[in-house]
Amino acid sequence: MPGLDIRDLVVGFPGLERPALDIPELVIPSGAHVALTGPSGSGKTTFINIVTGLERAPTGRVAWGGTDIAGLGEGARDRWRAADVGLVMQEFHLFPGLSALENVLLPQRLATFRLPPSLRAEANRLLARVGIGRPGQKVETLSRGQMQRVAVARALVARPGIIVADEPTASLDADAGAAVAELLAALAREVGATLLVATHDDRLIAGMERLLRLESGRLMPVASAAPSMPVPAAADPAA
Ligand SMILES: Nc1ncnc2c1ncn2[C@@H]1O[C@H](COP(=O)(O)OP(=O)(O)OP(=O)(O)O)[C@@H](O)[C@H]1O
Repeated sequence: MPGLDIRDLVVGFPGLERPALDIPELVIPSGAHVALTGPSGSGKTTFINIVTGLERAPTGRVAWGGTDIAGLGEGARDRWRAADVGLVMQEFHLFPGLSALENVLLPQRLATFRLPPSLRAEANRLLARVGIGRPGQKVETLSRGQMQRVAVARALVARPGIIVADEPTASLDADAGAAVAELLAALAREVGATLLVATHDDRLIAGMERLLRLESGRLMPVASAAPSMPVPAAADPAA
């Protein structure tokens, strides 16, 4: 499970006076569970897009376990992400008409010529683990909390070393959100993945080992959720 090492990352957009992201240094150790928070417009989505390779970093280094994705072209970043990253988004992006099991397997079916039988077994195991009792149920008939749990199973089925979730509980009620928050942390721990979650959800933040706070594109030093863990290196906001 790779850790993240960012150096000299500056991301700007046309028309913006200041960079949307300006991170001189950030180190997230392998296997850490990290929450990313900050006010609207502070750069959270930009950060998620850069560290998952959805967008290319225009400057600096964004290295996961020695692979600097800032140096990869779009196709290589797509292949890296498919192999190494499990993504859970606020909207579940499930395909109606397909069952929970078919949804979990769909990305693998599209990516591999022939689906290994072990993946189907892993999909069924994960669906049971996230509390989906009827894997053959069509996803449009599931509750929103169940839909997000299917999306969590889909993100984890290929055993990625990195799990990135963008506001995964934002569209759920408190109970469903709490269930998804607990599952994400527990499953990441089970597979030893590095977990990065952008969220405003206090319960989700409380379950993480570290908290990163963005303000106007810069990382603010904040107290760690677990005092025994060191706060990651972050830019001095006064610099
Ligand atoms: N493609 C773009 N072109 C121009 N400006 C952009 C673009 N994408 C983001 N921005 C700007 O960059 C800044 C950071 O945006 P970003 O979406 O990363 O913030 P956020 O913290 O995710 O906000 P929210 O919590 O509201 O989703 C904002 O000022 C936004 O308007």
